[in-house]
Amino acid sequence: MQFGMHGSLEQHGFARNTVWTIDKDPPPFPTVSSNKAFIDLMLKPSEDDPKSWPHRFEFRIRIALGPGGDLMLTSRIRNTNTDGKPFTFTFAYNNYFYLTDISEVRIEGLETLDYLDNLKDRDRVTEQGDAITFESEVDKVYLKTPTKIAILDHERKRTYVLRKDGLPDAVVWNPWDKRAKAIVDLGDEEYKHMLMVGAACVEKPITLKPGEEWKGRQELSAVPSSYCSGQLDPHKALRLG
Ligand SMILES: O=P(O)(O)OC[C@H]1O[C@H](O)[C@H](O)[C@@H](O)[C@@H]1O
Repeated sequence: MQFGMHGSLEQHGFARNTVWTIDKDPPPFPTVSSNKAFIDLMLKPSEDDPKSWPHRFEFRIRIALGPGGDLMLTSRIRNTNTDGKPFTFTFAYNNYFYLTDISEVRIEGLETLDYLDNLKDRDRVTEQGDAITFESEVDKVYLKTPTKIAILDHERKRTYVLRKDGLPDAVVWNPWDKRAKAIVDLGDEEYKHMLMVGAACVEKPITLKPGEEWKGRQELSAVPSSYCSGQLDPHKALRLG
């Protein structure tokens, strides 16, 4: 429940380092149709939570897989405090895409937007130029983005399409060569084949009063790049591809 250092907790908060449980009797979600396999994971407060987060909450993530391989992640966070106190958090899905060659990759959907630059003390900058490509370290939070973002892997002729709802921002990260050397679980050359792009809510943190619930949804699909952005139909494209 926190993106990066955008909050008072440790890097990326504690939800990613905590043991979740499987809900064996999940409630039905209206958005999930019967042809998708899904699992609900739950996170509730435990004694190990940081003292800097003295709240009761219920965090449910539904991970659903469609027949064509598309992945849907739906997070619901509810404030279950009994002391009447609201709480505030930031949120991001950190998706790591495996790509053929980062210098041949382009993102569509973030052109001309404002972003917070994590490499420059979160300065607010406006994206220049008409194509987002990569030639050095990037650590950005794009603000108020469209609900659809495409990541084009030219060499593999494959496009990853990210759709989102309830998550106005998008994070983009590649450590590039120097920082990659300092990351123990990333090989020195592996930055050439990865890019992190994720739906997020960072600029305006979410505040929930007791009893209130927030929902953030992200959907990922892969389609052949020959399908131009305006005409994407992942299900049809995957069958042909
Ligand atoms: O290595 P991690 O703690 O998982 O974080 C990986 C990266 O995530 C985000 O993109 C942050 O903005 C980066 O500053 C961070 O380096």
